[in-house]
Amino acid sequence: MVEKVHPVVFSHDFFDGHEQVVFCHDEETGLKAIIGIHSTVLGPALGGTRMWPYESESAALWDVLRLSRGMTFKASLAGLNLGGGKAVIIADSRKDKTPEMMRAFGRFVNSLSGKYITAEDVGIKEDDIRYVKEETDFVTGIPTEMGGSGDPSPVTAYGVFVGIKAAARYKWGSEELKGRKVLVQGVGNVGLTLVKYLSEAGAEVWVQDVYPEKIREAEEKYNARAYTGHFADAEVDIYSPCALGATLDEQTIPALKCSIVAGAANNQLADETHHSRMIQQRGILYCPDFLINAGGLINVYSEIAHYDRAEALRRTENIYHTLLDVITLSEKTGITTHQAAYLKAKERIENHKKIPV
Ligand SMILES: NC(=O)c1ccc[n+]([C@@H]2O[C@H](COP(=O)([O-])OP(=O)(O)OC[C@H]3O[C@@H](n4cnc5c(N)ncnc54)[C@H](O)[C@@H]3O)[C@@H](O)[C@H]2O)c1
Repeated sequence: MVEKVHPVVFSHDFFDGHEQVVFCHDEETGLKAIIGIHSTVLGPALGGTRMWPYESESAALWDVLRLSRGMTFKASLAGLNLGGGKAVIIADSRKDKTPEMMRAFGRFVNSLSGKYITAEDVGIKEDDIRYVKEETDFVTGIPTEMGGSGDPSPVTAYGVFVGIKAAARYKWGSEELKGRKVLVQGVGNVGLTLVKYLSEAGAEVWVQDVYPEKIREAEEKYNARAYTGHFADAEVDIYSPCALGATLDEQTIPALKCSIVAGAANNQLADETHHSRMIQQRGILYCPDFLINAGGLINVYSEIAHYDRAEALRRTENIYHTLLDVITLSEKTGITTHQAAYLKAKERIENHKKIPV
């Protein structure tokens, strides 16, 4: 008999005070989704929906709890009046996704009456969001022709690029990237635009992806080169994780050859406390993911706060100074950059709680 391992929720390692976790099932469309609402202290919990063929329900729960918690701190650090939430759909976006499934998901989002607002993430594109929008108004990242702010990925990529420049300034005394070697892991929505910015800045860009056509696109459009080895062995100045999270762990950190880690992927550290310390001890500058990948969130927030893309890009440029502030705090106190970013984000949330209602 196969022994089943039941996922725990309230006592999960990453539960961390989640306000609500919603399990969604729609028999007709095969939808299986989990919505995590970590905090609504600063505002409605906004965060994208990821579609991924998780190997187990526990893996999906683990991912959504880590992601939604990260959104709380991302919104806070970016100075937005938003809480943190995220959703995952257990499915393969290349095979299983249907308009009906996206509509069913939209109905679940609608049932939360605005406590959770969704958007795109891995495996979910603008076109899918159209179907969600048919069922709920609590969705952002909607196509521009429907009055939305469009795909947030280019703004996310811009924020990561700005963060890389700030990191270079701290590490090498100049934000100049000409001739710097960068490995971009994952050349999807965000990664490909980041490759564009980096090659325009004169960097030598190497790329990795599980899909050969993505690599070819980066090679053809932006003169990038394919990297076929293990990312940790790459002899580069900057490693930019732009695929999935948890690539930085016990095995990979000791092998890293780079001076800076700065990428868009959420939850890059397998164990935030332990692995941010390991990276620091290796003398590698880790740019906290939830700080430098906030551009997309700043862009979708424009649909709520009513500003245009130019303003979203301008606000995204603040990432440069926020990162330098975080690095300074880390240097002064000896805590890791990850802890410093987390402290600053938490401080804003705690201060907000003290405001009398
Ligand atoms: N889209 C946004 O605006 C945004 C905002 C903040 C954070 N993020 C995060 O950035 C990351 C990328 O997002 P995206 O929207 O570009 O997703 P995407 O699905 O468009 O791109 C991800 C790419 O990574 C590739 N990939 C997957 N596993 C890989 C592996 N092991 N090695 C190399 N490549 C691999 C995929 O083939 C794909 O091309 C995700 O972690 C996402 O959560 C995205």
